[in-house]
Amino acid sequence: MVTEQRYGDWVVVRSHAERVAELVLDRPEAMNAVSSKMADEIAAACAALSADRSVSVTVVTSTHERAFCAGADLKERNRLTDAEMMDHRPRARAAYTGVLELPMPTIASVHGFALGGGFEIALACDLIVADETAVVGLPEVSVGVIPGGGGTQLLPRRVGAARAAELIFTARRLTATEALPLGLIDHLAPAGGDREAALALADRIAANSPVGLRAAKRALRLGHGLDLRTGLEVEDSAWRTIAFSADRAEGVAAFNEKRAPRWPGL
Ligand SMILES: CCCCCCCCCCCCC[C@H](O)CC(=O)SCCNC(=O)CCNC(=O)[C@H](O)C(C)(C)COP(=O)(O)OP(=O)(O)OC[C@H]1O[C@@H](n2cnc3c(N)ncnc32)[C@H](O)[C@@H]1OP(=O)(O)O
Repeated sequence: MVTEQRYGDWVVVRSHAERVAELVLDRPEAMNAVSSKMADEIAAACAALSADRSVSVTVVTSTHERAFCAGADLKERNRLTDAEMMDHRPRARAAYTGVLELPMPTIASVHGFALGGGFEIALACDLIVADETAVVGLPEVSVGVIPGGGGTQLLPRRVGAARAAELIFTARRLTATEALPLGLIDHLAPAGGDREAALALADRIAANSPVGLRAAKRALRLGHGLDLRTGLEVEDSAWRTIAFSADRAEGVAAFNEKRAPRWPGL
């Protein structure tokens, strides 16, 4: 049974298949531009997803036909006082950190424009699946700001320091075809096919142990950028957290009984 939970006006969490959830950006009138209120809604949805042990993979999708997300709400920004702008920052930070720190594997399903804070939401996901209509970039310096949604840190981790610098300094938009070889996106789907491809990838990942997936994500995230010795300690710690899990017992038993595992998720 598909369940659906709306978080305010513009964010929905929808169950897709067993153990796969969709975090849906649904503010079509503004190309999913992230206002303060929408940021609150994204943060609330991420808090609920983080607490839901039945979710093994989260796919971030958009209902807008021509955009994943057009970034920060520049209309709202035009109206905010300085004090209101500073009040907005922790609210937006809660939203972006909420996506980044979702404990299960995350996939961004991108079609159309993913610009500025819109592309930063995708960068906060573990994987990015885009279709041929996708246009991505961090144009912030062209409007007098910087990528403030993690882009200056997440983009270099994807494409390297120099390439990230060039993309941010030039505020260049890239088509999906340009973005794929640079590592800005991970999979390219036919036009209109990003959601189907992202959900198929999610189903494949969700067939594996939910406990193993979350522990593997912790090790990947905490270990990234560390020296090898420290990183191996991070891996060892993550391994120890699940060494006696019911999932591990089920995985070993299923292999020996030559059957598909039925994951307890514990
Ligand atoms: C991971 C952990 C991090 C921890 C720290 C986190 C801190 C908090 C994070 C803060 C948030 C991130 C901030 C971000 O870095 C800064 C930005 O995002 S700046 C904005 C960047 N975006 C842009 O520059 C894109 C702006 N839009 C456009 O260029 C064009 O609209 C378009 C996308 C190219 C589409 O063009 P068109 O097809 O011509 O369509 P329209 O322009 O007519 O748009 C249709 C409709 O949508 C409205 N709209 C589009 N974009 C925005 C927007 N960004 N804000 C508000 N509204 C937007 C547009 O006005 C139209 O509406 P209408 O006028 O018709 O009512």
